[in-house]
Amino acid sequence: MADNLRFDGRVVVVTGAGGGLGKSHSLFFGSRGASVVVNDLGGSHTGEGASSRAADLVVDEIRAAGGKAVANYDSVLDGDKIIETAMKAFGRVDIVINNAGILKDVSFARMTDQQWDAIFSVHVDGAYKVTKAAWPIFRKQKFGRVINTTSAAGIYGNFGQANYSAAKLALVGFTRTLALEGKKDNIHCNVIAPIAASRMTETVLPPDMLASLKPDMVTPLVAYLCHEETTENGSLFEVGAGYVGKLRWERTGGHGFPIDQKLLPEQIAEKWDKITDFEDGRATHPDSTTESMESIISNFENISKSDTEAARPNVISEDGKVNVEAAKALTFPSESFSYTERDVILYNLGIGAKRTDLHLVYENSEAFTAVPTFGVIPSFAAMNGVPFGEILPSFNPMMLLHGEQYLEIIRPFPANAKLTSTPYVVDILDKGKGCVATIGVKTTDEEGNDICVNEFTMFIRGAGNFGGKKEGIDRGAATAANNLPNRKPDHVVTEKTGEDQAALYRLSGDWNPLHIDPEMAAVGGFEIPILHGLCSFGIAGKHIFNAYCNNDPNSFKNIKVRFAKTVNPGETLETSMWREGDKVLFQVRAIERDAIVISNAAVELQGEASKSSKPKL
Ligand SMILES: CCCCCCC[C@@H](O)CC(=O)SCCNC(=O)CCNC(=O)[C@H](O)C(C)(C)COP(=O)(O)OP(=O)(O)OC[C@H]1O[C@@H](n2cnc3c(N)ncnc32)[C@H](O)[C@@H]1OP(=O)(O)O
Repeated sequence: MADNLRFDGRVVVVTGAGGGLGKSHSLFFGSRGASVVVNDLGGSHTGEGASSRAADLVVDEIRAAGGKAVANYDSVLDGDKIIETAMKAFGRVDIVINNAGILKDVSFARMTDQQWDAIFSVHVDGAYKVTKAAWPIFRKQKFGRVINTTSAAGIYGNFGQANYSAAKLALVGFTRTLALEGKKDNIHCNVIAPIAASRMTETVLPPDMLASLKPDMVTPLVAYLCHEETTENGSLFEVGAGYVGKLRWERTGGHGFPIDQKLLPEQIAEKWDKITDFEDGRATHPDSTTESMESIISNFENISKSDTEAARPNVISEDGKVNVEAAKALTFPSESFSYTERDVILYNLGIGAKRTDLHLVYENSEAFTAVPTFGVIPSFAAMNGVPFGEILPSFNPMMLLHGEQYLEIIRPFPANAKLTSTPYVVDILDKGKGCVATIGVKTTDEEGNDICVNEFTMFIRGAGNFGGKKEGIDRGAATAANNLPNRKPDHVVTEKTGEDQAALYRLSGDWNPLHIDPEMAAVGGFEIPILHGLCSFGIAGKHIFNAYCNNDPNSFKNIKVRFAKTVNPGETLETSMWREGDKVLFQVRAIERDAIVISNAAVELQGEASKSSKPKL
């Protein structure tokens, strides 16, 4: 294999480089074109004494092989001096390998404060001091690589090494935080738990094993992680005797207790098997504090059942099966929603109305109206109030995506009104990759007249495979496939969404952090907060309303869409429309990505609008 991972022009600082792993790292980097600062105090493996000899010998060896190296004899606690040596000799520093370490093994019962402190001082404070001195240089040059050296003793614990284990695991946390902070400046930090024969392992391993544990079986991983083309960041590896493997955390699915009741140790005891079960298919591998928070956040909705609720049949059985008929029989509280012209204007602005669209943004305009898709707004809070955790398996709000929307308008929306919305379960499907749940909401006015019906279908990624049915029932327009005719669209409208579109749309009642908070969006697996499905729905609805409805708010009988792909705020949406009888079939494309984001969609027209088939241009 060609040795094309070169380090020409790079300057590497290796601490504790007089022997063992540090020497192996230094020789290797020296042989691949890097200039090396070989740091070693020259002390014994327990930290006593100091001499320049060990570092000098390694420098001589690198130079003899044609490489560039200088020695440094400072303590790692004088990290700035070590970095200064690099700057004086080579004018830069690119890679820091915190390798220096000592042992003071003794059982915890006999450990002295001095033995505890000495270990922390060299391993933790030393790594801190050297890295801290290099950090501003890394940030300025937008490049840096840090390798910290932990140990299996830190990860798993080891008899007689309480001081060393604690210090070594500290380096894992240190590395992971530096990885997060350094990422934007192209500073990558990783941590290795090597096992190699060295002065330190001599005290704990038998001689025949030591023979097979060569430091040069560890160094290639260090070199790979430090190369400019390697993107790995914040990771922990175990390496030795030719084996290289990556470690991660694993957490059980656990158990969520109601948050509004006192938690007793007896309840913990009762659920202990579930809390500690890694094999029930619910275990996860959280990789960040945000991911770690996921389960805690999803438990925020875990409110204890009222007496009436407690009398409800259990929708989800112990083994995670969903009884859909029992879910359909549940009743949920109604929500009232009062609105004025102000709410209508805010909604219209949220779906991209311009200040010149007076019929949408000016309450004194004779033609002032809500775009008919406003019909989703009064029902949203009622839908959102459904205790999803009670009716859906493995419910995780950050994995929820709005999948489809159906809105049927029964009576036109008054300009001001107080409406009441009542949710119910329509269906729960098992699509393998995800769970698809449809919540219906009926909205009535103060006289009890039906105003509209909504069906919100959500797609919860990763919550499928619970043994439920795959296909739902035919619900007419609500489930129509709305396949497009095989001809060019009759009418096409494009509209660039605003960068702040989601921030504006959320003021109409969908406060889901997925659309505003980058950290929450990241939990859902998105690079940036995405646009609300109902915002794209409103934008497309507005295009059809403007084209086919002559500003008659009573012209939509119903509208149905499937959210086929996510939309990022700022993208340009192109709505293509095909008139077929009373229907306007349509699809929406995000032009920049050439992605269909709304599919299987149609508006069924009624009244005057259903008679004239020509779009208003
Ligand atoms: C109660 C409702 C609450 C709503 C509250 C709303 C809160 C809001 O704040 C949340 C939002 O607005 S999220 C933003 C809007 N939504 C989106 O961006 C989703 C975009 N869609 C996707 O990414 C994919 O379609 C995706 C990921 C959803 C599916 O894609 P894939 O995994 O590739 O699925 P695929 O292999 O194509 O199909 C698998 C089966 O699932 C069905 N299906 C696909 N897309 C669906 C969708 N959008 N809605 C419903 N069902 C869908 C397929 O038909 C398929 O089923 P089958 O195997 O039976 O054919």
